[in-house]
Amino acid sequence: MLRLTHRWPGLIAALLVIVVSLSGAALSVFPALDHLSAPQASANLTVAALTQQVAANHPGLEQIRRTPSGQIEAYWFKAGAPGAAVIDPATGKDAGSADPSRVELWLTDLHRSLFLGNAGRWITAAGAVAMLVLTLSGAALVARRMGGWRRWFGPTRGPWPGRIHVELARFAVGGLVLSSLTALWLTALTFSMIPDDSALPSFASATPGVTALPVAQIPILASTKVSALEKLSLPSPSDPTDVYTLKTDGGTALVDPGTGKVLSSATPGIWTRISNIIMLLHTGRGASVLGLILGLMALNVPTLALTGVVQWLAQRGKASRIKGNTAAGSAETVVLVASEGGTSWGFARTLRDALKAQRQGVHVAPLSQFDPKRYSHAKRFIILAATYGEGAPPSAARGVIERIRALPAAPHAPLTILGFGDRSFPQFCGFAQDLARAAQDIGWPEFLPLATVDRQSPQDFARWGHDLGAALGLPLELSHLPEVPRTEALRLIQRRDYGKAVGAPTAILRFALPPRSLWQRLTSQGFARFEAGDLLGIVPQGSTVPRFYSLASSRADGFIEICVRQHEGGLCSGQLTTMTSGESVAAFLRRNPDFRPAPGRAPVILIGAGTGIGPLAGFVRANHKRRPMHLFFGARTPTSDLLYDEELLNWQSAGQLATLTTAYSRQEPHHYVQDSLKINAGRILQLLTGGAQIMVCGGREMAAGVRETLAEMLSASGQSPATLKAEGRYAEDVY
Ligand SMILES: Cc1cc2nc3c(=O)[nH]c(=O)nc-3n(C[C@H](O)[C@H](O)[C@H](O)COP(=O)(O)O)c2cc1C
Repeated sequence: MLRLTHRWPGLIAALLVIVVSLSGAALSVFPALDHLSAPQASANLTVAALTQQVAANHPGLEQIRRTPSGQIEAYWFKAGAPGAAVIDPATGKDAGSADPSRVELWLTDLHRSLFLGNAGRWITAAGAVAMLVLTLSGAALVARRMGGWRRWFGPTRGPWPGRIHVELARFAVGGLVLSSLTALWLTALTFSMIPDDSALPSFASATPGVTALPVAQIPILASTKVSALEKLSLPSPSDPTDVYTLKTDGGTALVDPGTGKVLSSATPGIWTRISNIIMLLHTGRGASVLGLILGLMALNVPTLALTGVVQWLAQRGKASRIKGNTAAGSAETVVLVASEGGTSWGFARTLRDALKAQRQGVHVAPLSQFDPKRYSHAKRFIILAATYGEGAPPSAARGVIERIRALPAAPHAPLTILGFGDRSFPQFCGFAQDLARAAQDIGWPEFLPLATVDRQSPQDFARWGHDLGAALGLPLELSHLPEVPRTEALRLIQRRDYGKAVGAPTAILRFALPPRSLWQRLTSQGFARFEAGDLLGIVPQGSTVPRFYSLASSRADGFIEICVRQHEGGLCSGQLTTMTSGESVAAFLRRNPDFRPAPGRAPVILIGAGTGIGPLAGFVRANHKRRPMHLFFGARTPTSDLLYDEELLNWQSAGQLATLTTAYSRQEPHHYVQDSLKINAGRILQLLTGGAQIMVCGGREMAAGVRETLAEMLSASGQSPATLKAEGRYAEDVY
């Protein structure tokens, strides 16, 4: 619902909102220019002194005005013709033209009414409503994406259109709410929908037959400072009953030119005072710095619109996979999907088709859109949930557990959860389990216990299908063949071989970057953007199941690099390690944003063994800011499988790698990387006290050994790998 509230006003009103915000941003410059260019009155200058000086230069003086930017303007009538000028208050002489700039007038007309008069004012008011709805729903979406309002300024992840959209929205949201609310008030003011309590003083006329006093002898003009002046109208020389009309920020007074007495006065009411403040907030006239800040915020609107549309188009691509949905409000079975790589959607489709064949109304939707109110006829919920980065949810489903826990009441329709994961990860189906716990805690009834699918196994899925069928009393056959991901051909351009001498053939393989389409650039899809630590999925010949390798390079390096060890009988590793330059392999990119050095300058302790060096080498290669990176690297012997041997020395002398500690298992003194950690315990503890982050990459056994060693080392300090992980300071990439 929230997403729809954001999307449709955004798409419909995008152009209008862009025109209004850009013209508003351009107009915000004028108060600042006026303020800088207008000669300002000294703090002690009185209205009487100013009037005397100006009248000496312009005998037919009729009016003096002070704009909110502090510019003094004089208007006179001389030899039957009106004249006007900006006045230098220090001399009373002319300092420029008082005519507003043509550009400013044009922009004001565009901004207020699109050159369409009153009809245009209503249209721009509709634009302000759209902007308000967009900003408020957008703010709620940002909070949801970040996992709560408290994490408003947390790091953003995902493809660039989404990240730019969120970064700009976080900066601009306050200003856009202020600008749209104040615009609505000003529209209401224009159409007399705000009570008028500006309170004009009651009519008064000058005492007849008394000669006008010199201005300096009129007490109220001699005591009022120019800084408080809004407008002074002088009595007409041809009308003996005419009076001075003095308007200041405190009200309006009519003054007898003969006696100098205030004949009547009035102060503005609360509505007028509020309107004045709102005018100041909206136009920046009188608060030019605020005006510029609001203008800067409004400048973000076109980029927000563009990145919003790109995201919408990219999402439409995904949504098209769930065509043939029963409407949310009438479906009996609601299938909610949390997926990162997209394969769980294929399973959802198979499930939907099988249920539909049994005449069930099925609605399939992303779990991120979960809102029990939408599903008024639901008899059951089925959640298909993949797990990422050490038991975490896919990025689109962040914050869902918090939303489930915050539900006012558990949904009546019961639930079952099917987790998608990979048993080689320590937190197998961790997110699905967290979901199940949250559901249990809020008392959401379960109609089938949590089940799991390992590595997209069709057998696991079919087994669960039988259980589901039995629970529903339906003969359900779920036969699903996982789709082969869309791949691109990567051409090998370089290989370096290691490890043959110790019976562990390993290669560093470097591939050329494939060409990027414009769409890939816009949406950051495919190899348009990747970092070291992301995953290269390779579909070997003779199989449809991809194997994943951690990337040792980022897009900025200009190539795609991985480290591969040949496993006995390994289909994929066998094909990769026997490739020659010029040959190609079918590959795709899978992001792994949780395995990255945290932003900042804190030290990073990199721990890896064997091919686990790959992403760690990528981090060091990208360490152009030379933050302290300390590498602990385990190999068999220094001459056989010390991957990146040359680069490691070069990076050390370039300052990209602070220290390198190696451990060799096939050479005296037979050390594993855990042993080097123990030997260097003092240094590691010191680095951790300084806020260091630990990143581990390698086989499961090594990772478990490292965790154990670190747990022992940290026990005295009350810390553990688990507490560090909770602080975002311990990350593993394990295979
Ligand atoms: C970077 C990455 C991290 C993963 N982390 C885990 C994990 O911690 N636990 C787990 O059980 N599965 C993990 N998996 C496996 C996925 O959950 C599994 O492949 C799932 O079927 C993917 O579904 P999807 O394509 O719909 O996102 C991970 C996969 C990748 C690529």
